[in-house]
Amino acid sequence: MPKPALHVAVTGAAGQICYSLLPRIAQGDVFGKDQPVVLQLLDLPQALKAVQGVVMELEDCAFPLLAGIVVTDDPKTAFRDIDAAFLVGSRPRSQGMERRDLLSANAEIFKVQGRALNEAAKRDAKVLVVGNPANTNAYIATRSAPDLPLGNITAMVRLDHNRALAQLAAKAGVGTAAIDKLVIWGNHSPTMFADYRFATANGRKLPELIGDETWYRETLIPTVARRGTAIIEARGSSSATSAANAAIDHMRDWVHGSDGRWVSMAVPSDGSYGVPEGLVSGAPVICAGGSYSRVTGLEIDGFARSMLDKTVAELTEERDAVAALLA
Ligand SMILES: NC(=O)c1ccc[n+]([C@@H]2O[C@H](COP(=O)([O-])OP(=O)(O)OC[C@H]3O[C@@H](n4cnc5c(N)ncnc54)[C@H](O)[C@@H]3O)[C@@H](O)[C@H]2O)c1
Ligand SMILES: O=C(O)C[C@H](O)C(=O)O
Repeated sequence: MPKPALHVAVTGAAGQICYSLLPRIAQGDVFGKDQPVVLQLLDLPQALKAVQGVVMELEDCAFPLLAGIVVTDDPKTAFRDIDAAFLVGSRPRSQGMERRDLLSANAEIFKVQGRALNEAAKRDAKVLVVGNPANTNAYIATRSAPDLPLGNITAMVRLDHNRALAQLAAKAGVGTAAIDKLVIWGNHSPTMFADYRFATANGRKLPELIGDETWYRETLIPTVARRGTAIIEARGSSSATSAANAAIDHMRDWVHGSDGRWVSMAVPSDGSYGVPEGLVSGAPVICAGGSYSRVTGLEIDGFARSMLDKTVAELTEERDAVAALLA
């Protein structure tokens, strides 16, 4: 007897991230290899023809777990009774644009979609915001969806986490799976803080294994921080496959658990680590039983404090910049 299908909304369905994301959801990479899904796809009216093309391709994959597809330009229809949502749809950054340029372009979208989630989604729906500026878009959605549990609206810093993991693993000469306890704090932006102070590799302390604090501070942190820009410069458009992969990692761990390992999720702050309550900020969490809990009590030394303060200041500025929209 097959399980009842989960209903999963995905916005920006005609876009490049979704072109990588949708087939992986449909083949069970997020919700499980025995879990049917109905995809509820949202995009703008002018993009619906392209979405139909994506739908034809999904049909042609004959995925056994794909139990149905809804295509719409109406957020409430897309979010009706959903169990999970990937909010990808928004304008991406092009060459020469900084993330802050996206704030005004995309803030309104997340107000409208937050309200629609509030009205139509299941009360325990898990929401992941990918569209940039992801943290502040998620903050807007939390403020616009007061009837959903605050902690169920999250944003993606998993791409930064995976980028740091890959660079650190290469430097330490270990596989990425060997590394645990890496943290991405703050905003998904060049101010994010990739913190390897607690990280281990095969049980050894990673900073000791690498033994090069200068490389960590002057190469690793800026490389991860500027990776999105480097990809835009090289590809001519922003990261897509790696962004979709990170979205899958984020939601899969949230749903199925992280086996005691630390993962980085941007979640509404509870005020800990000096991050003002409510800001959606990257933090270390452990996922289990369909929810996540923050890793608490970590020491924040002088360097970490200065890095955290910088990224939190940016999040605070972004929050203040959208205050009028939410009034
Ligand atoms: N958080 C991250 O780590 C991360 C990584 C990569 C990209 N991104 C962001 O993800 C977003 C999508 O990137 P992409 O490369 O897929 O862009 P894209 O331009 O290829 O696709 C965006 C899609 O969103 C649709 N869209 C726009 N406004 C919409 C709305 N109001 N409702 C529904 N759909 C809407 C567009 O029509 C388009 O189909 C961008 O904001 C990008 O910056 C985030
Ligand atoms: O940097 C961008 O604008 C795209 C994305 O957020 C990324 O990190 O690749």
